[in-house]
Amino acid sequence: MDWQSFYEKQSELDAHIMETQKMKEVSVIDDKILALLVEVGELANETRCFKFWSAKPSSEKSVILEEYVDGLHFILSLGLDLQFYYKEASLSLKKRETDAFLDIFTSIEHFKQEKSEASYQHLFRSYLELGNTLGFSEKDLQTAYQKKNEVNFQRQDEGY
Ligand SMILES: O=c1ccn([C@H]2C[C@H](O)[C@@H](COP(=O)(O)OP(=O)(O)OP(=O)(O)O)O2)c(=O)[nH]1
Repeated sequence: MDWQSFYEKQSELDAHIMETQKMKEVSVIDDKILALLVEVGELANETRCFKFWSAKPSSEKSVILEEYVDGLHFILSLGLDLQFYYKEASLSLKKRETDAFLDIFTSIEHFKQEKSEASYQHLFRSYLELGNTLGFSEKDLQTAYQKKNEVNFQRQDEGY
């Protein structure tokens, strides 16, 4: 996967957001970590994977994918802020969705405590493993990321 092109698109979006919101000199790293935690929670809710008490089905794949790429935006953005860039590595085998969600929450917490290259690589891998578990292909990620990136630009231009 051409992660470089994701980082390039993310960098343009982040610069646009910081300029539009007049946040140029402000650190928003902790805000992005909280945003990522919230996005992962929203994503888990759409899958309903942990709702053993309910027979209602999960949301459609497109809805779950859109939530997933929101989180991907924040992980790319955190990498840019701290100058960490994902290096492709082998991923663990498919897990239960609940286990994959618990793993990513642990990875985010670890990254918050220790903002190191190693914890960033681990965070990124955990997120990709979650994506695999949810059944997303690389093509799914590319298409959905591109689409949401454009929406995010438009929202800024519309005074979101
Ligand atoms: O510096 C930033 C800040 C935000 N985003 C992106 C990530 C995500 O794709 C979107 C924010 O998530 P969302 O679209 O869910 O925003 P929201 O304000 O929570 O929307 P809604 O009220 O529709 O849920 O903005 C970035 O890429 N960089």
